[in-house]
Amino acid sequence: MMAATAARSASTSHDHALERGMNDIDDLDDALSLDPGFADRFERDEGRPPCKLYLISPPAIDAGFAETLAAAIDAAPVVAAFQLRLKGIDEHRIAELARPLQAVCASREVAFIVNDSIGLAKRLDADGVHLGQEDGDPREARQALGPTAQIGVTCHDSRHLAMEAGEAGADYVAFGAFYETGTKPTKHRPEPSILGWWSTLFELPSVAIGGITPANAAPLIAAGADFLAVSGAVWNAPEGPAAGVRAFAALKGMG
Ligand SMILES: Cc1ncc(COP(=O)(O)OP(=O)(O)O)c(N)n1
Ligand SMILES: Cc1nc(C(=O)O)sc1CCOP(=O)(O)O
Ligand SMILES: [Mg+2]
Repeated sequence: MMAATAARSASTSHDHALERGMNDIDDLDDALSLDPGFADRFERDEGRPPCKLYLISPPAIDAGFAETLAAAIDAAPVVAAFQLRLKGIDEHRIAELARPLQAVCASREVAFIVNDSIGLAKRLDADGVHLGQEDGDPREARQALGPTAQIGVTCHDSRHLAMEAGEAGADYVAFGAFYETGTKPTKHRPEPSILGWWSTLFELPSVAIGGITPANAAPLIAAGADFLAVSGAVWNAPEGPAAGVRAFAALKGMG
């Protein structure tokens, strides 16, 4: 009995050491600095579709927001997805607010993505879910939501997290925050070159997020972002959200 316990604990500590070693090797992905010119050494894939907008909801909305969302989407044929991101609100209330927004998106072929909650995405029969590193496993989301669900994963500034998300079956990887943002506190600040590195090596789409405006988006599009995820620069645009969307649509590489 004692011997069995000792053997079990020896093998557990061996497993832990092995796991630690593997993590150290994994962390090398990010510890080795990325050559900012990495992507320049390869031919660009000219067949890649133009960059699209991925709208993130304002932090708080009311029943009138459906009309605002419709006007923003209709402003230019550049919006591919909308994410409902409401924090600190009861899930039943989020579900109530979601229904008309989901209808707006469905009638315009814009993907309706739920933030944070696999359960809510399932309950709403949403087109997908966005998962942060603490929001659940993409495999669990796939199991719950099925093969056609769009599953996105936050990867901050980490090449390692992005490859891990790809292996776990994510449909897109999100890097950010590229710029300072008032929408939420952020602690990671990737360089645009991570988008070039990603798009050179992988076909899985990338999303750039964090403080993106029509004035600072160009390097992200040029580096190879497939989507720009934007909240403040659209909903708080001085001339209104429709004008905000049009300003993004006018940028080179958007379409
Ligand atoms: C497209 C997209 N990218 C990143 C995030 C951030 O997700 P997360 O890290 O879980 O933070 P919260 O949004 O939950 O505050 C996102 N929501 N969407
Ligand atoms: C929701 C979110 N996630 C981020 C990340 O870095 O993971 S930055 C961010 C805020 C996006 O809103 P805005 O366009 O107003 O900056
Ligand atoms: Mg989250």
